[in-house]
Amino acid sequence: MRNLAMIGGGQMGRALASGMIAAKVLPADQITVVDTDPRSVAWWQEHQPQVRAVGSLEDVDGAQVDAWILAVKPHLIAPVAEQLKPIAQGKLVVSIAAGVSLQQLGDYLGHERVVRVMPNTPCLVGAGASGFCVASDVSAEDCQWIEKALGAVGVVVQVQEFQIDAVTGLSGSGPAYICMVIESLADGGVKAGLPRPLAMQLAAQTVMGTAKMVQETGKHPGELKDAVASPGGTTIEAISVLEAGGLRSAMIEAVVASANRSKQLG
Ligand SMILES: NC(=O)C1=CN([C@@H]2O[C@H](COP(=O)(O)OP(=O)(O)OC[C@H]3O[C@@H](n4cnc5c(N)ncnc54)[C@H](OP(=O)(O)O)[C@@H]3O)[C@@H](O)[C@H]2O)C=CC1
Ligand SMILES: O=C(O)[C@@H]1CCC=N1
Repeated sequence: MRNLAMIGGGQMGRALASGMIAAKVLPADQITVVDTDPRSVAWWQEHQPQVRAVGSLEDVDGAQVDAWILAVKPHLIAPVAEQLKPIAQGKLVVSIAAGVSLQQLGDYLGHERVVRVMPNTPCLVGAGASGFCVASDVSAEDCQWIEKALGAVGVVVQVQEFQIDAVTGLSGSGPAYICMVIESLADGGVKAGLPRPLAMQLAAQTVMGTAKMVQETGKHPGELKDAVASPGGTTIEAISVLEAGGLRSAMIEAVVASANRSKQLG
């Protein structure tokens, strides 16, 4: 893969491209970003000056592009893909839009070398979680490139298309839920008397360390939770409050609500 062009250089486009540049998947000067928002183009020029950032697809020589990433909002995929159709024939096209199916992408683009990816924002720091599925004309080499590119910025799994909405509900939207957990843990620390910066530091580290422990020990989270809760101690008091507040069912229903919304967006 030599040249990559990304249409839409907002939150997720920045996380993906900046993560790939940091991980040396592609040098910055082989990436072009097209974004119709001049403030976004200015962001790229300031923060990733070696990436070519332009305001219109007309400023890109499509013949020089080997792969396209569509990183605009889901309702803009149809017009953008139709604009791309004449210049991306036979080229690998990757969409990260929630809800937009491989069938829709193939219909808009007029070919089947298309990949649907659901990444998440921690790709920015090399700790993303992405799921992807592919249409019929995607080659084994294309899949290897996708795994290399997304694998460089986190964990990547290939899934069946019917599972992508669930991936969206869990890991695609998940960073927002975890940020709410971190923010509310910090609020609790402040309520209990800690200064805000210290509370935030402890909250983020607790989430990061616990996730690392789940991954590295391979132990069930229930077992790790039990190891924290001493009989008659502090933790079981807190667990009792969380159970009464419906933490588990709220998380489960949040994931399902996001997955259902992903289905609707298509
Ligand atoms: N944010 C996230 O955590 C995740 C997002 N996604 C998916 O990524 C996609 C992008 O989301 P996100 O990055 O949050 O969105 P953003 O709005 O942050 O970024 C999209 C950018 O594309 C610009 N844009 C709009 N129309 C065009 C066009 N025709 N050509 C080029 N650029 C255009 C937008 O400008 P303007 O603002 O002026 O419209 C904006 O700057 C969505 O489809 C979403 O479902 C997937 C996983 C996670
Ligand atoms: O909220 C959204 O629609 C996008 C998709 C997954 C994360 N953000």
